[in-house]
Amino acid sequence: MMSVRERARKAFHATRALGLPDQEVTPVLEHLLKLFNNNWDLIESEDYRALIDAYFELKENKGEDDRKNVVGDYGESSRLPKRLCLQDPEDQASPTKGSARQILSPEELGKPSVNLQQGATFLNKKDSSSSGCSNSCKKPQQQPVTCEKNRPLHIINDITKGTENVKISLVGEIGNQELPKFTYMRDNIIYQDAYVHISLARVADEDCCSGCSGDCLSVSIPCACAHETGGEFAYTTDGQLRDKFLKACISMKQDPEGHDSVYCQDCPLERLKNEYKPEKCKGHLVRKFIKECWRKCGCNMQCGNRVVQRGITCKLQVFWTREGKGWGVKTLQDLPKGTFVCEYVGEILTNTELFERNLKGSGNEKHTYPVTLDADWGSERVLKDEEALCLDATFCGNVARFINHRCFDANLIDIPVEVETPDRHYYHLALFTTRDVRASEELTWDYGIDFNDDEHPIKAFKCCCRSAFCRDVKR
Ligand SMILES: C[S@@+](CC[C@H](N)C(=O)[O-])C[C@H]1O[C@@H](n2cnc3c(N)ncnc32)[C@H](O)[C@@H]1O
Repeated sequence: MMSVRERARKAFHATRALGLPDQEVTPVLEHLLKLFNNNWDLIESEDYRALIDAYFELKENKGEDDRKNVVGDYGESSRLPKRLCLQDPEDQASPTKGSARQILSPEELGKPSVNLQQGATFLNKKDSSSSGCSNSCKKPQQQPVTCEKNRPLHIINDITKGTENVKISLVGEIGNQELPKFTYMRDNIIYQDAYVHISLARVADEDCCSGCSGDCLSVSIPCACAHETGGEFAYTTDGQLRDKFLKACISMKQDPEGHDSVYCQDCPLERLKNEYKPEKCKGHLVRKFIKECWRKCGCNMQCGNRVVQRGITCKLQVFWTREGKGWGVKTLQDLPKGTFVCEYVGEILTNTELFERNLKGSGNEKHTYPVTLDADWGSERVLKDEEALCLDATFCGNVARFINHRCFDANLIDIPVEVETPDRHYYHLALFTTRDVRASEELTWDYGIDFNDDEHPIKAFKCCCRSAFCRDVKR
């Protein structure tokens, strides 16, 4: 049996690894211990998840409370969650753990209360009985949890349902917030008509490094896979993007007019706007691509040129933003510049399918997550409809579907990554940090929206990014 001192030492060890100062963690730990009747198991479970979540939630609330001058330090009057409403999708499978309406206080249960919910398909409508709901909506609905004094929290332990290398929690106050409804997917998936031809036969010998072994970054001469990035790998041996490569990508994103664009003979986007009389292509930026080693390569899975395909490794959390942007994503650890955070995952749709989806969508149903995969449009031939693709994470996607937009100076950048297909009408879209990002900062990327393009098939939102360079000038 470990002593209390030893347990506390281990807890601080875990929080220090996230850069959290002991003096700020101490009152949170004390309060949680009181709340959990000194049940250390609840604090230690899942790598101190309850402690870390409570810390960040309190920090955020404290900032807000300081502004309102209502609540002081982490004292009795703070909003430390008296009832943590853990929503673990896995728990749903066990009938012995209670029904969707069962809300027990930690005092009653001897552990954080469980507000059960269906799988990783979440609710996003206040009235989920309305049309357009998936099957899961027919299941008993989650009831708002009322707590006498303190604002209760939604805490979903792992929105990924175990599909990622790391758990990703969701934290938000129960109130007017709508829980998102979608199916978590680790990888892109074809919706229906998209043409994505993956076959080893299409990977030419000169497009892979079958002669390599081990880690391609450990040898002095870059292998064939580095050709795409000018004979140098895009990654350093530490797994971050090389400064030069990142700088070039940022410069293109921030100053598209100073960089090359290609123009389609027959632009799929213009075709969508007006099928019979499409306007001339407005141009697509020639983007820098990363090419990762893959199956036909001789290196191993730990090769330094396989970063995106290994998946998420950062500690992330979905949280409710305070600026009117809805849910957002923050990092729970410091991230050095050039770190891979996650891929933007969604259904692979043709542009026509996306257009039709938008037409079919009811007034309430916003399709707010499409990203056009146009990084190579116009560079070769006229794209067939089934080759003009986009990713839509409205119904199926990963954590990136929660990352909000920030004009110009976002802390993430999207970079096209070629993994299993040599042709570039399909590629992965990976998000990397543009600078050092501190633990608890919100992660944002510039969606590249032209807020003045009233003809764009996807209507832009009113931007609340608060960047000094916000492009939504109407605001
Ligand atoms: C990819 S989603 C991001 C997650 C979203 N906030 C949510 O709650 O699901 C994009 C949507 O988030 C909202 N959003 C993202 N960035 C925003 C910003 N800077 N200002 C206002 N709304 C924003 C818009 O509604 C947009 O359509």
